[in-house]
Amino acid sequence: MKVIEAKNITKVYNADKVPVNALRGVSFSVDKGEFTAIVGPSGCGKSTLLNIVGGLDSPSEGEITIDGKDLSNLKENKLIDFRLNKIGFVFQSYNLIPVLTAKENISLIMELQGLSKKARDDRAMELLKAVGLEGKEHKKPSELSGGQQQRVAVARALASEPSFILADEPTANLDSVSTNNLLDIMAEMNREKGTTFIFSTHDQRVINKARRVIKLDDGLIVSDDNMVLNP
Ligand SMILES: Nc1ncnc2c1ncn2[C@@H]1O[C@H](COP(=O)(O)OP(=O)(O)OP(=O)(O)O)[C@@H](O)[C@H]1O
Repeated sequence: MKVIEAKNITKVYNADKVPVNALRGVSFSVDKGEFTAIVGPSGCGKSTLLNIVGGLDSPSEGEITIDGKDLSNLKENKLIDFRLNKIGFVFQSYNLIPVLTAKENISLIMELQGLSKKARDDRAMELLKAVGLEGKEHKKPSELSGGQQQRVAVARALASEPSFILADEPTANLDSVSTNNLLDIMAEMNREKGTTFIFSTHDQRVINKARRVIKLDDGLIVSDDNMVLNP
């Protein structure tokens, strides 16, 4: 089943001054259960593409369909709902809410979805366990390491049971031990639960773990390869 279909996406910034053609006609689709990296040099359009796929920004031209729904037809409040329920986001700077504990950060999205307190607590604890943070539920982000904060961010992204997770350079601020740890957790969730991950990265260690690598250069897809991985 296709979760994402992008058709001929273009993005022009500053269209009325000095235009920047960040994306120049990008088409691809992603099936359920993929573990896909978007790679390419700085400025090639990775973040722009992820923002458009996530409905955080709109394309200048082209069509983006998520779970069969054309995003351009959604009004702003419907789009917010759609993002909340369908897409999990992980950013390079973690973006956790500083005054909330790890458990509260994970629970918030489920509260917005209207889940009962018991259901939220159970699922938050289950997710904390899945990312190896059992016992840290009452810690605030400032009391956690970068790697632990990013694992909370992954748990938070999964809390709403989204169709897929978008991660924009999730390991950019992590040391190599935390990078490996986070990747192992993501890969395990992908293998065990079939969670679909799409992440952008510069990091060769992260690229090595991907099952599909889409390479962008200057706003265009220049290669799209399925990898043969060692078990
Ligand atoms: N809000 C904006 N206004 C104008 N130009 C922008 C804006 N955002 C991005 N750009 C330009 O669009 C191009 C693509 O940027 P984008 O951030 O998508 O690249 P990237 O591949 O994610 O880069 P990096 O790896 O450095 O994060 C770049 O030339 C960038 O300068």
